[in-house]
Amino acid sequence: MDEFKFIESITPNYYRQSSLMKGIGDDAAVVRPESGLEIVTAVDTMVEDVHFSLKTMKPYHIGYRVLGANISDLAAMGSNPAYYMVSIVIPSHWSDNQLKEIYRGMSDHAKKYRMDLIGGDTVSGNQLVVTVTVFGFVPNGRSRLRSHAREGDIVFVTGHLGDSAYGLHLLFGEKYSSDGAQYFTKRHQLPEPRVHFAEKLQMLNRLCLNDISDGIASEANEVAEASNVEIHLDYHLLPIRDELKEFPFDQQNEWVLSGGEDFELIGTVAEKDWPVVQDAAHSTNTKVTKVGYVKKEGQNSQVYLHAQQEKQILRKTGYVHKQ
Ligand SMILES: Nc1ncnc2c1ncn2[C@@H]1O[C@H](COP(=O)(O)OP(=O)(O)O)[C@@H](O)[C@H]1O
Ligand SMILES: Cc1ncc(C[n+]2csc(CCOP(=O)(O)OP(=O)(O)O)c2C)c(N)n1
Ligand SMILES: [Mg+2]
Ligand SMILES: [Mg+2]
Ligand SMILES: [Mg+2]
Repeated sequence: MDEFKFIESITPNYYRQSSLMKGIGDDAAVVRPESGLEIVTAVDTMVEDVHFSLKTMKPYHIGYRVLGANISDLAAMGSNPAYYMVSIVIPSHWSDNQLKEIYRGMSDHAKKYRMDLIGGDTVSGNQLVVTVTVFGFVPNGRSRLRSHAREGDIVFVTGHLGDSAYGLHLLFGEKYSSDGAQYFTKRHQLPEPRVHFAEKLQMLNRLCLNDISDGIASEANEVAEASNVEIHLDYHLLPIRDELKEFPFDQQNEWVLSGGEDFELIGTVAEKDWPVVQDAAHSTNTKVTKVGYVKKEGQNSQVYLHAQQEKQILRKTGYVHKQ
């Protein structure tokens, strides 16, 4: 299929968002935000053999997950997802049907949040690369910045940690036929970002959120650095599935602390606002766990991990791309 036929095949028949003035089909898309809202935007790329391989993902999963990784950044800012744009580099050996499946994965995920595909770019190349840019809206001043953690805050995480990394381990090992294993492979292939939970917290004046794409060790350090605070985490409080606990401690640690791609949220909130977080968790059916607290401001911005009466510095050990 040539570039123009391809674009025609992925152009939506209708748009859901009322702020859209012009979608696909001109030099650029045009959006008119409602007054009182700020635009939140993020971009993330997925590259074959770095973020997925056809051994670990079907084309549908690639689409579902690349948009999911982006939606997760919108959730981590406390915003409501609205639009996405897709830039794709297509090698000649990818079939029309495989490409259609990538777009079906994105479109199914977009539907959950009433998002519209409003543009993109199509080029041929040697390796499949999908880059998605997302746009969301947040009430003025309510973006959930990494710099918003304060002394005395409770530190919490949503869901379970390490599921996605364990799922990837199972996919590489081809030991994933049992029902139990499928829960983990699905967590890797079809992540569900915490949009509704974060939206429910929009009434809070101050809240710090970061999504866990590179592992909690990395994301907690990002919060500590941006807020200039110390973060203390208790290993025994971290939400870890029993299946992971059956593995040697080092292996378990690696998945839980540095595995990444869980697309859960880590947050900090004033103790007085903790019940609001618990209510949001309850009403959106989200597991939320208190895992630590924020100490001293203006000192060293370290993260400490407490386990068995010992305190260790938790370094930024997550996934790092090397240039
Ligand atoms: N190549 C780049 N050019 C400009 N900004 C970048 C680039 N790569 C990353 N950033 C910015 O650096 C910050 C951290 O990026 P990243 O670690 O990828 O965040 P996340 O894990 O939330 O996706 C973000 O503000 C992102 O927009
Ligand atoms: C085939 C394959 N190998 C390795 C991984 C593991 N992996 C790849 S990227 C990544 C970290 C997250 O990706 P990144 O591009 O850093 O996302 P961001 O932090 O920008 O959201 C991890 C854990 C994978 N998902 N698939
Ligand atoms: Mg990124
Ligand atoms: Mg992020
Ligand atoms: Mg990263």
